[in-house]
Amino acid sequence: MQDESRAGALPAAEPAEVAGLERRGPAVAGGAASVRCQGLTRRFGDLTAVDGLTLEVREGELFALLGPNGAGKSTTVHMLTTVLRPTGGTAHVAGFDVLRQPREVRAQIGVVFQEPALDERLTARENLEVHAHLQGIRRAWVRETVDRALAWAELAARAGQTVRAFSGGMRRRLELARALMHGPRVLVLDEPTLGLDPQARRRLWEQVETLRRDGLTALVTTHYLPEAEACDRVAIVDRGRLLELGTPAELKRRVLGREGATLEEVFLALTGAPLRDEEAGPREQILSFHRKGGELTR
Ligand SMILES: Nc1ncnc2c1ncn2[C@@H]1O[C@H](COP(=O)(O)OP(=O)(O)OP(=O)(O)O)[C@@H](O)[C@H]1O
Repeated sequence: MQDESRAGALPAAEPAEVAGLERRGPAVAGGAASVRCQGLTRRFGDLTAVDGLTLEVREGELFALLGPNGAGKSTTVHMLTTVLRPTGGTAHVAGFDVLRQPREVRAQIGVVFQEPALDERLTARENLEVHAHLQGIRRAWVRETVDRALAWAELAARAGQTVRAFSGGMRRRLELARALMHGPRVLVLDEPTLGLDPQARRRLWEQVETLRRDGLTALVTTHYLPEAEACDRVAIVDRGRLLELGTPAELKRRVLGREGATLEEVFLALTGAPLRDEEAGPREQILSFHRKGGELTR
């Protein structure tokens, strides 16, 4: 269910609402669904990348889609964020239908895609300004909105530098702040810590935790087990299918009969295959190769 005052239009973020942050708190008490997929399916020719996915992410929840490379996580994110049309089933974000109400969905959702999406030739401030205009934030509010986003990302001192000079951690923080500028209710992060060193990874994760405490709903795709362990609930997916869904403790109890196990063991028991980093695709391998001085320096 959505707050009526925010429904129906591209966001007109008010200064008090921007950059993440003080506002919010669940719009609906009692864990209403922020994201609802019903039989969600996406085919690419003969390949079914997402195969009848049915799940709900509750308001204010930190929810992980956990699965190996190629499981269909990014495809799911692309459908939820209206980038890709489902070939079957339905999906709703904050009560809006991704197919019939894409504009409303985009107003309610903030996204950090797996692929870096900053313009390296622009400064941090310019990157945010472009996005503010694209998001329909009123001209009179752009300056304050961008200032707050930069401060939130702890990049105010670097606002005038081109992104080319930024480390992987800084880029990710900037992308996260950008995703929040229009005051979305739901944040979707597709492998947000991919290619980051442990310190940058931890920092980003702390920011996600803070946002969650502020009432934001967060859906995170990952194949890093410690990140999934930190989530309220985890959906384990493989080959486009949902295998199990529950809190980490529930999954371990249900699948293995003991809570002392790891999610890796749960995955292994479900699929007979480990959830390995070695299965990383070429991009992950390239990113690993280019890691330097602790952070990604591409
Ligand atoms: N545009 C596309 N055209 C054809 N096949 C695609 C396309 N996008 C994804 N796929 C295929 O769909 C399957 C699911 O891919 P997807 O990227 O959603 O998985 P993932 O779980 O996000 O993995 P990764 O972490 O590697 O991105 C893979 O087999 C992939 O090759």
